[in-house]
Amino acid sequence: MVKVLATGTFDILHPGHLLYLSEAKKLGDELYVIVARDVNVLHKPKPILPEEQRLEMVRSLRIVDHAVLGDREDKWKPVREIKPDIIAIGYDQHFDIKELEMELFREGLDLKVVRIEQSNSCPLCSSRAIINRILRLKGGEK
Ligand SMILES: Cc1cc2nc3c(=O)[nH]c(=O)nc-3n(C[C@H](O)[C@H](O)[C@H](O)COP(=O)(O)O)c2cc1C
Ligand SMILES: Nc1ncnc2c1ncn2[C@@H]1O[C@H](COP(=O)(O)OP(=O)(O)OP(=O)(O)O)[C@@H](O)[C@H]1O
Repeated sequence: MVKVLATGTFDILHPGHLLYLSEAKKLGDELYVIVARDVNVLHKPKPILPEEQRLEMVRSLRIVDHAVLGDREDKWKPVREIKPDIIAIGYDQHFDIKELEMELFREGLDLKVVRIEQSNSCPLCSSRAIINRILRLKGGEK
């Protein structure tokens, strides 16, 4: 049984999330997902939806076998618990594949890290693009 792990914020689900998760699932048999904690989303604007709601939505997807909230302090903790064979990183997620693999190896986790390519063009496959569109249509600021 090959376990694949995907990670992300998953704020306001959209088809880009499905493309990423379905490509990740194809790499193995079981798909695990770690949903980022609100306090750890520092690389982009704070999520609109609270972490419990983001988790509930991801967990409800048919292709997802197990979804959990990440740890607040130790991001390797859930990885140690899940023990995945492969970690799938989204095409625009801010990780260097080789560096991440080495960091995990130093943590005692010998696994493969794979980058998922962008599947096709999808203009609203980004939470920020959706939020900006709503703001534009409703007369708010970008
Ligand atoms: C292997 C791995 C483990 C992670 N573990 C956690 C964690 O325990 N807690 C957390 O808040 N974020 C964790 N993250 C980070 C988030 O899920 C992160 O937001 C995401 O990978 C970056 O994608 P995004 O651009 O969708 O936020 C982890 C990421 C990776 C790659
Ligand atoms: N066309 C696509 N093909 C494959 N993966 C995609 C596609 N569009 C989006 N994704 C992936 O879906 C995931 C979206 O998750 P994430 O939680 O980062 O939201 P986001 O909508 O990209 O957020 P933001 O717009 O705030 O950066 C990313 O990992 C991204 O790589």
